[in-house]
Amino acid sequence: MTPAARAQAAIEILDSVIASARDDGAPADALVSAYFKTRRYAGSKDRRAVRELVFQAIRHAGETPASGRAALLPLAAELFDGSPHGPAVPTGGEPRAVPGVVPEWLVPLLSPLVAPAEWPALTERAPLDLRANLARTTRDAMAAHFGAEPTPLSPWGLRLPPDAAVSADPVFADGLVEVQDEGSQLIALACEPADGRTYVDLCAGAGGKALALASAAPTARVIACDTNLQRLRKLAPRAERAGATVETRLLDLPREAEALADLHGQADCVLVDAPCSGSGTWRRNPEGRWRLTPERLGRLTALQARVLDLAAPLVKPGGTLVYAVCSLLAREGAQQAAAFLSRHSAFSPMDIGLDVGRSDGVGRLLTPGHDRTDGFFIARFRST
Ligand SMILES: C[S@@+](CC[C@H](N)C(=O)[O-])C[C@H]1O[C@@H](n2cnc3c(N)ncnc32)[C@H](O)[C@@H]1O
Repeated sequence: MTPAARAQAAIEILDSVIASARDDGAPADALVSAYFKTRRYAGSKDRRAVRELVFQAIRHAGETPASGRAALLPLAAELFDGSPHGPAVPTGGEPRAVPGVVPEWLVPLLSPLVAPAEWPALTERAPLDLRANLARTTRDAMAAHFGAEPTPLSPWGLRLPPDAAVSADPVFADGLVEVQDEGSQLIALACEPADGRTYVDLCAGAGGKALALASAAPTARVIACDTNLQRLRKLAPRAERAGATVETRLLDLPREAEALADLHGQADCVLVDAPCSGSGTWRRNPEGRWRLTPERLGRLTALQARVLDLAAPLVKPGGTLVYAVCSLLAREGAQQAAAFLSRHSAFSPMDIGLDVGRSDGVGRLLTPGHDRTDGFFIARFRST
């Protein structure tokens, strides 16, 4: 492909990224892969170059661009040369994406800790963090194997460059490591994994945190729940790889409480890793900024409150509830945690037990700029 043809491919993909963000569809990564599935003529260099153009354009624009052309034009105007298979020469008044990080409407909703000086880090490429599976190996052994740095905050973590190829490594297939951002590892640590205890991971998805708990406490009972069968199904092969034992439980919306009835008052710790805006993970999914709308955010915050209310009765007296979101928005973090406490007088706030991030309301906030992790709000409550 010529450089101009690559630019045209990037424009077409960017058009689908913009449409997908509007319709809450597939992520950009999946759209890039899907585009090339039907274009076998493109070689690996072409694919890499096009992908790079697409992600550069997404990272560049805080507000949704008018089109794929508008997204790419400010970054690669010289490729809009009208050559065969390339983009047409731009007209004078054509729209161009404006550089930015945080969409205007979200600025007042950010936690006050996320000052503008930190914004560039929100969309910078993230490193690749691994979690060493201490049930099977040591962090030192895996650091030596990968030539990786230990992460500074999690005792399980290793840090590699963004492009490191890990999934093809035999130690990955053997379950000695998992890919997991250091911030996510800290959420599992805030649950204080210990053998013999019972943990309910209420929003387990594909089980990232449930697996971390089961690896750290092999004889603990870990129950991973979710309403999404596709995500939950991914957990079993991961648990097998890790040699971890995790029970799974599919919850039926809106009757989740029925499926949880036998767990009332049983859990030493319930983790609510709630569905959220993902504003803490823009460095991995920068198009997430174009996906969020006030209506979607309203639905998410209502769902977070609902899942927290489902979680509360599962905690045994003296047990804990850990609430986490990969969000930097106060409504999903500090305000959501405060609202939970105002609805549940049997719970009181407690420190998350880790000296990480910064204090934000009753919880702590980790940010890419301050902590070099994805952005997370984490709070912990004790049941009396
Ligand atoms: C942030 S993700 C969880 C990520 C996961 N804990 C991990 O470490 O990979 C939030 C999850 O909440 C699930 N969810 C949404 N509504 C739910 C509900 N009412 N009850 C339980 N889980 C729900 C979603 O399907 C999604 O998998």
